[in-house]
Amino acid sequence: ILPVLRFPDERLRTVAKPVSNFTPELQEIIDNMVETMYAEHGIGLAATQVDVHEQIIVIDVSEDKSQLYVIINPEVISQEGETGIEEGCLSIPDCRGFVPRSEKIKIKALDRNGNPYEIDADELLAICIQHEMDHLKGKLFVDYLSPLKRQRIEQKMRKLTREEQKNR
Ligand SMILES: O=C(O)C[C@@H](Cc1ccccc1)[C@H](O)SCc1ccccc1
Ligand SMILES: [Zn+2]
Repeated sequence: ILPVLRFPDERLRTVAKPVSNFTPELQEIIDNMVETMYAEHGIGLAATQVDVHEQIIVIDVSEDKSQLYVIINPEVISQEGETGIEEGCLSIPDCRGFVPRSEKIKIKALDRNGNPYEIDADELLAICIQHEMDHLKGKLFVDYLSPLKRQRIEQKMRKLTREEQKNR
């Protein structure tokens, strides 16, 4: 299980580079991300969140961990409509904020073996893909909130991190 970077850690603002080599190390990173996502009860995780700055996303919005997507070097083909929910983030624990998203999104990506494929998503999968693709661009859901709300969340996170360090 990998440690998840916590807002406002500046490393979360790093823009991820495309994956160029499909090595055993990459497979190890993917397996560790999947394990971390499930352990933290997330439905998605971007490599940026575990301080790996390559374009790797894992997603599973199913109830029974039966629909794992490994999404490498994603590109948006098309998107339409408008939707949004109160989003959360494993890097911003116990905080929620409404984020406007496209209702449907079609992306092109590579799977864990480097084979190209497409995902035509709607509902929670579409929202999750957009949330994770933002992470790869160093963007967080708090960036869509008002400065006041973002500042409150930043203070809450700093306090949480300080307390955790005291308890060590
Ligand atoms: O930090 C992450 O990227 C994991 C996110 C993914 C996500 C956030 C908002 C909306 C969809 C996906 C979450 O922490 S996973 C936890 C969760 C589960 C269901 C709904 C909202 C948040
Ligand atoms: Zn997130």
